[in-house]
Parts: sequence; C-alpha cells; structure tokens
Amino acid sequence: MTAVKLDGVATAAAVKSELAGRIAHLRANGVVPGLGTLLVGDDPGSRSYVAGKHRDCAEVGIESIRVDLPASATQADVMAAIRDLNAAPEVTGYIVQLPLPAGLDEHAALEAIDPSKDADGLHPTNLGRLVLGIEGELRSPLPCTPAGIVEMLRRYDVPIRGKHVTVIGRGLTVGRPLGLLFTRKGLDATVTLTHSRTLDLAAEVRRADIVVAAVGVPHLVRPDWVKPGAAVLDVGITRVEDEETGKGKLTGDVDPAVADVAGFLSPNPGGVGPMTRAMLLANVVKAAELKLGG
Ligand SMILES: Nc1nc2c(c(=O)[nH]1)N[C@@H](CN(C=O)c1ccc(C(=O)N[C@@H](CCC(=O)O)C(=O)O)cc1)CN2
Repeated sequence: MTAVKLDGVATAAAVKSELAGRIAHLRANGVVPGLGTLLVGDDPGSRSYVAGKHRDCAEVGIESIRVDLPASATQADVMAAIRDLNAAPEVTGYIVQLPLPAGLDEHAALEAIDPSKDADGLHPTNLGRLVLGIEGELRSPLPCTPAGIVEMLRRYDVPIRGKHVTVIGRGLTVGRPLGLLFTRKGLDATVTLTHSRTLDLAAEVRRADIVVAAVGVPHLVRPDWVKPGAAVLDVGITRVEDEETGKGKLTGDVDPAVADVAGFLSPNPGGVGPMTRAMLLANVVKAAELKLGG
C-alpha cells in the first residue's frame, strides 16, 4: 500500500484563499485584523516560524505587528511587552512564540495575554473552555496545531467518529489539547495520550486508526508499529545533519517507510506545519468577525 499524502501545503493554501474573502469583507466593514507576534531570543526555528507568520499575514491581507526581544530579556521585559500588546488597538490578536528562552516563565506569559486577543488558544481561559466543552468554546480560539490536524483530516474525509487515536507526546501546543479536541462531542474519537513513560508505545500505536506523532524523536514510528490503512500524522521535527552533504536538514518522527503500510500520511515538512500557520490566520479572522458581531 502507498499512503495517500495529506498535503499540508495545498490544504493550507485552500484555507488561506477562503480566508481572503472573509478578510476583504471585514476590511470593507471597517475592521482591520492585525496579528501581533512576540519573539524572545534568537532560536533559528522560532525566528523562521515568526517570519513565516508575517509572510502569511501579508499574503491574505492581515496587518502584522512584530515585537522582538533579545535573549537577555527578563521576565519583567516580557510581561511589559505583553501588556503593550494587550493595550495596542491595532493588534486584534497575538501570539507569544514558544519556547521562551530558558529561565523565563512561559505559563506566566501565557496567563498575562488578554484571552480575547489570544490568537493561539493557549490562555488558560481558552484551554479551560476546551476542557469544559461549553458552548462558548465554539467562539474561543483552538490551539493551531490540533485545529490544523483535525481540519486536514476533515478535508481528506478521513473518518474520526468512533475511531481510536493514539497521540505520542503530551506537550502544551499539540498533545494535550489534541486529546481534548478529538474526544469532544461531534468528533467522538477515543484517544490514548502517550508520553515518554508509556510502557509499550508500539502496542498503543498498533491499535490506532489515527496516529499523531509529536515528540521530536527522528523516525520513532516504524512501519511494523502501524495498523495497515491507518492515518499517520507526523508533527515532531528535529534538525539533524545530513550524513552525505554535512548540511542541516529536518527529520520528522515517522519513518518514511510507514507510507508502505499507512492509508494516509502527512509528510514532515509539508504536512501539519503549514496547517498550523493557516489555523493561526483563521483564529485571527474569527476573532475579528466576533468584533464585527459575526
Ligand atoms: N506560540 C506558539 N509557539 C509554537 C507553536 C504554536 O502553535 N504557537 N507551534 C510550534 C512552532 N510553529 C508555530 O509557531 C510552527 C512549526 C512549524 C511550522 C511549519 O510550517 N513547518 C514547516 C517546515 C518549516 C521549516 O523549514 O523549518 C513544515 O512543516 O512544512 C509552522 C509553525 C512551536 N511553537
């Protein structure tokens, strides 16, 4: 079997072109969506993700406001930048790029974001609404990577209801919120959330109809772990050196040979990453529409 490719680049392009019309409508009605980003330090991956977010905004007609702090920034500097972003009228939503440099308190930073401007859905109020599954949750932003995964599965007609999902990794941006999202009413999957202390990871993956690997261990998921026909989404990314060229390259958590067993496979790069960026834009647009009363 050769898996159907879950193409994040093409799917994100479709999402963005749908958003462009909604953005034009907002602008025509006097609401200008503006995404702020707060980047602290010089991590090359984070720099490139933030640059990508600003490029995406320009592409679809969202204003973008960039705040960069040096790696030497203190917690007080970060909190002051967050206060400024909360107060800035041109910023309708914003993100704090994660991870913050060692020594800075990420939870305190996320908690200080005005929940109505939380474009990442990572403020405790918005995550709390996801936990509660309350009606208001529909008006709250969802974390971008989990939302992107579900949107991609939906667009490729991969069945979710009643299916067994194994998520590898319990991080804040992917694993934890994804478990909540897949189990909420309407999606109705059964989820096993695994982590570094899970006793028999291969067995947990083998019984899954959908596997999401978000752990950052190159080629952890091997073909003999995967149920034939399963959908496998590769989220974790590691920068490694190419043995032949000596140059840096990106490697995902899934062995490419899984394509011979799986029914669907999202590559990495080119899968969930572009969808993460597209869902961020969708969150910004949704928040601006709420301002308009939509
Ligand atoms: N505040 C947040 N921080 C982080 C999040 C997040 O959702 N909010 N997620 C990740 C990083 N991330 C977005 O911020 C992100 C990661 C990867 C991609 C992406 O498009 N990747 C490309 C490959 C890019 C490359 O060449 O490096 C791909 O998969 O094709 C977009 C966004 C952690 N931090």
